[in-house]
Amino acid sequence: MNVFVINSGSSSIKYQLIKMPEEQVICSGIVDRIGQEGARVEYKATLSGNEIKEIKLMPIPDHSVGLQAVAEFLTESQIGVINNPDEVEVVGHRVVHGGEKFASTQLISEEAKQKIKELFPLAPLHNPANYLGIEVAEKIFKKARQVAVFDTAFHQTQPEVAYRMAIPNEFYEKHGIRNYGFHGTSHKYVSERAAEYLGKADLKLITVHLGNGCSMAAIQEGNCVDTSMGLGPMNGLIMGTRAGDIDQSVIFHLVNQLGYSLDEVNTILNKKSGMLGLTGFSDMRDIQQQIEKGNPEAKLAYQLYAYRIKKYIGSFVAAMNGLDAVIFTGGVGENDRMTRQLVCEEMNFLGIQIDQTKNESPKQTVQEIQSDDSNVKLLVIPTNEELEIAKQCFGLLGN
Ligand SMILES: Nc1ncnc2c1ncn2[C@@H]1O[C@H](COP(=O)(O)OP(=O)(O)O)[C@@H](O)[C@H]1O
Ligand SMILES: CC(=O)OP(=O)(O)O
Ligand SMILES: [Mg+2]
Repeated sequence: MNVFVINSGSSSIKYQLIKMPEEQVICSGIVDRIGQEGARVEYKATLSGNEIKEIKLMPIPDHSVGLQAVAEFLTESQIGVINNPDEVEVVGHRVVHGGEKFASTQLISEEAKQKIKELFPLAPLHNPANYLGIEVAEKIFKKARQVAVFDTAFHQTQPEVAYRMAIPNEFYEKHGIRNYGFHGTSHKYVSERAAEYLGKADLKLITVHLGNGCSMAAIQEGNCVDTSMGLGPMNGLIMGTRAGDIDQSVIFHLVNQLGYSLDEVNTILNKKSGMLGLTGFSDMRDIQQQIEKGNPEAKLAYQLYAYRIKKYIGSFVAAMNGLDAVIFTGGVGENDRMTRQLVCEEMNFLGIQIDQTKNESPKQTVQEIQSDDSNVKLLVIPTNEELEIAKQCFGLLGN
């Protein structure tokens, strides 16, 4: 079964064509900087044993143009991997917010699309782009079945004590206001790899997903029991451009005392805060460079970023009454030695001790970075949301 996986972001589309159940990646790539200067389509494929990589710079005003350009690469006579878009049997979409309606992977119907649309206000940076990805894919891959895999689904096992908020009951009962949690596909994928690696299922795990968006999950025997994100993907950890946890009074102060509109506050907290707000840069590689240049703001921002993760580790250990392993993943978690070091140092009370040398440059698919006397395993595991989405699609439609 050929599954074309689409991970639509606000300004990018990551994609992979995966043959299931062999898990063979036929091609992959990204459409970057949609609607901006310097837009480009990247395409990688293996043809008769040779790896090829093509980059096409072109104006990409919207997702439709971007996905069309990908379809042209897929079917190109020299470097294409299929003859016709109709050879794609299933398109798997990452959809960030599934609310309480969707606890599992869904075949996309008009009704499902309507529900995804109703959830726009809860994930304004993500769901509109995911929805657009579905609409465009339906036009290009006309014969394919379209499937939605929700970031929120994995977190639906949280107990009420973790997902309810202490606000009047009617807001939950009538309007579904509760903690949902995100990046579930990634938390699920890396926690399953960890369980396989450690050779048992009865585990208390904390997964730390650090990409542009960042979140953590407490996972007991494979089920999520708590997570750092809530109603929308804004709270919890400090992120590239999002503040994470702040005192709610800040919002009222910005509106009532400083005269900002609610829309402006939303933009500030979603797009201008986090590492960007603290340093002027949202990309960790830029911030590392600033630290090397001796920029004190960059140093402080790193400390804040790691301190927040430490606090969540402490609270999740308390929630699970124990801990077997912490797993780092996502662009920062996989690549940024300094973040892992800052998070894990001075955590010996909780049985966490990092080995500086092992932490230098993880090379294995699953790399242990704890010291020999650490009670808790510290693992670096690359995430693969696209593969997990393809697996979910195969699980739903494979037989
Ligand atoms: N070698 C590296 N060192 C530090 N950070 C890195 C490195 N490579 C990537 N990153 C960081 O990873 C983040 C993006 O992670 P990624 O998981 O790709 O994000 P997303 O999927 O949310 O777009 C960026 O902040 C980037 O700086
Ligand atoms: C939910 C979320 O924050 O996703 P991303 O990290 O892709 O922005
Ligand atoms: Mg991501």
